[in-house]
Amino acid sequence: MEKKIYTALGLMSGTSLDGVDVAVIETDGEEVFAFGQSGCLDFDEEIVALKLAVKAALEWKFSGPPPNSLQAGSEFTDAKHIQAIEELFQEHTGLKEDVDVIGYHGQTVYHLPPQGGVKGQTLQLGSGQSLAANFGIPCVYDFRSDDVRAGGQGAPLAPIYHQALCRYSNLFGRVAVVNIGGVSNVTLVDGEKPLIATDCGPGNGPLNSWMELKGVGSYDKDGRLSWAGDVDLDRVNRWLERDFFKRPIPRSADRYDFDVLPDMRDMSIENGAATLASFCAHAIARDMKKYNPETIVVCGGGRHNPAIMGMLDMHTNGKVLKAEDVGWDGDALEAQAFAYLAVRKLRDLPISFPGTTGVAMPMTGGVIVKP
Ligand SMILES: Nc1ncnc2c1ncn2[C@@H]1O[C@H](COP(=O)(O)OP(=O)(O)OP(=O)(O)O)[C@@H](O)[C@H]1O
Ligand SMILES: CC(=O)N[C@H]1[C@@H]2OC[C@@H](O2)[C@@H](O)[C@@H]1O[C@H](C)C(=O)O
Repeated sequence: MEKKIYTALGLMSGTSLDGVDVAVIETDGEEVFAFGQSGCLDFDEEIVALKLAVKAALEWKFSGPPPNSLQAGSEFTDAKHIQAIEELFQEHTGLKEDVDVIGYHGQTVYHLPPQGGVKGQTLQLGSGQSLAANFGIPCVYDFRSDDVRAGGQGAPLAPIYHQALCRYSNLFGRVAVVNIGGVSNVTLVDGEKPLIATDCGPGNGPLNSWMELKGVGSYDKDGRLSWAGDVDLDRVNRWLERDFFKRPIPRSADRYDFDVLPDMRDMSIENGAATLASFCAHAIARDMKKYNPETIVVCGGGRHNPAIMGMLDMHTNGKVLKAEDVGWDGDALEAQAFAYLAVRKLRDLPISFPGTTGVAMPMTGGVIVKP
């Protein structure tokens, strides 16, 4: 039987809370055949509903009745994702008619990994029903809950897409695909060998918080401050002693798991930024060390920070490349991943694996909503 090739639209609003990425790919859920249109809707000051939801979720920790602000956060999430899709459809006439399925990650507001035999919990705001009804297109959402219910970490989920991308681009040998978003994660691809993946630790999250705390913007644009400062390696080594880093891989993180700012009160802005960039690079390098990848492809916003990229190069043996160097779109890649995962769900193909989330058996995940 001939396999159907889907035009799939994926959506990602990451832990940095800076906007919605939307991207289209052509795929049968196994191979990637083509990259399609992509776009980004930046969040503006209206984001307050989402910030309140994240704050409330951090205090709630899945204990007792859910806070009311989650409903407002969920409505905001749906509205912004609908707007992001509408803008893409307006820009590209005929695209709406072509899209077969939407993969909607939603907004993670809290992620609690499994611990000591107790299953984890994870919450992504947003309802697939809203998107399916709004566009009259089937939507797959809530990708992480099945894995978590089965005892997995619930993250990372992009690894199977990373492997498909390596096939698409004929990247052979030991390849590490690194994402540096709010949190950082890595997938180790070695042809069709079982995938190994994990969240590594902080991405840009603590650095963004540091910039906000110091009143110098929401992120370190082009790594100017990280580049200008001196790294306090003792501090980095101390932070790397924290419990998160003692957990075996695969492990997953919440964006707020790396709150080292209280330990930085005596630091200058530049030295603090350099030290946080080093914390990020060390966390990634140590998870890859054992696998000694020959090629390291970096996606996510952190690839724009030359201090992080330089330190990653310094602490690894492989060749460090940006996603664009191998023909990928480092901003759209996570949204593409959820387009791919949506098609895998439609085809009942696994999206998480023992080596990527620690789940006992490969399994599919997500909820399908028909319009
Ligand atoms: N030009 C730049 N210079 C330095 N850093 C940048 C630049 N552009 C983006 N970033 C960093 O990248 C972050 C956004 O990265 P990205 O969009 O990959 O994160 P995310 O998808 O929200 O997070 P996650 O992958 O953890 O869910 C910004 O908050 C900023 O810290
Ligand atoms: C719980 C959650 O939303 N995790 C995100 C986050 O952002 C990066 C890292 O932490 C990764 O584990 C995951 O996203 C990517 C897309 C993933 O699942 O592969």
